[in-house]
Amino acid sequence: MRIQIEVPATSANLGPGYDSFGLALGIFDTLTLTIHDEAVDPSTCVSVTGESAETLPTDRSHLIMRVIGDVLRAEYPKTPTDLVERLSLECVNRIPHSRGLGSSAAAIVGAIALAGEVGARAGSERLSRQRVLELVSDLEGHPDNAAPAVFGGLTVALPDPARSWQIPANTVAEVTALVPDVRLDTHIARSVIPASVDHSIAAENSARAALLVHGFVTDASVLLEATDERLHQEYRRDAYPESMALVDALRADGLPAVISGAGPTVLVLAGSVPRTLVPAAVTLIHTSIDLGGYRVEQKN
Ligand SMILES: Nc1ncnc2c1ncn2[C@@H]1O[C@H](COP(=O)(O)OP(=O)(O)OP(=O)(O)O)[C@@H](O)[C@H]1O
Ligand SMILES: N[C@@H](CCO)C(=O)O
Repeated sequence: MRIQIEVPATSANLGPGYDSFGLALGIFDTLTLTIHDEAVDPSTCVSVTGESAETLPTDRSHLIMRVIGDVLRAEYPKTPTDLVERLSLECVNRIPHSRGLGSSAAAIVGAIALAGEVGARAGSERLSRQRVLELVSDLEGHPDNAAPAVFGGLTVALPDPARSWQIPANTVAEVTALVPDVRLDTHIARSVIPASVDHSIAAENSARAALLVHGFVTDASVLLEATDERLHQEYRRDAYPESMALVDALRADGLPAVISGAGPTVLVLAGSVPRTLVPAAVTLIHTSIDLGGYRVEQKN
């Protein structure tokens, strides 16, 4: 039996929505899980094409295989013990890694959803999307990338317990991701965020977050002002100086540009960006907002 899942890339923060706002993008990883009748070779049970194919493991230490096994054991304790030994996984990776486009959240969402499908096909109840969100947040710590990967569209999320709400993105259908050829580990980007900020910064950020919602729902003309944030990007400037220079240049040109997630990708809330403003080493991806979150397809 084969189960295929597509999981979207996501862009977290969107300026003032640090650790809470997220947007699902039309860039998908495809994961195909096969349940065999016999045990498969554990050293080659995963195949990867595309992003990081040369470096990711092909055995059960692969992130997605590990999470599938953990979720089956925790959520479906009656699963036959040999089932994990009979699984193989094909990954077609299109989401760039360590660029602020939610690749790790997508991988974990995909793994949990696949485990839920395996459980459902074995006669148990399928994991609800809400349960998938809670499990990803337990593993990742903050649900901002997980919520749009699970539900699609523009989401605002709260942790402990993880919950999220979809906000209609009426005014924005197309966005542009500007992806540098350098990586930034999310843990490093988080290590430079201060433990506290001045009350006036927090108050201004609340206003801009509310304005961002107004911008997406009703009036795109406020998006430039709404995305001028103070909570995280400036603190991280030294971690992604070229990206901040690009954000500054695009904003000076009137475009609502932000750092995507923990960076270094820059997200522009517009379908086109003048190529002349973008350094040659940066890849431009024009894409739409994904509205559905992960999708499951059963093969034979
Ligand atoms: N599809 C995948 N398969 C296996 N491992 C993955 C996959 N996607 C991400 N990872 C792991 O997660 C790491 C990237 O995680 P990291 O949190 O640094 O970046 P990100 O999720 O791409 O960005 P962000 O959280 O800022 O949006 C990769 O180096 C890899 O170890
Ligand atoms: N909100 C997170 C997104 C990355 O996972 C951050 O900016 O660190």
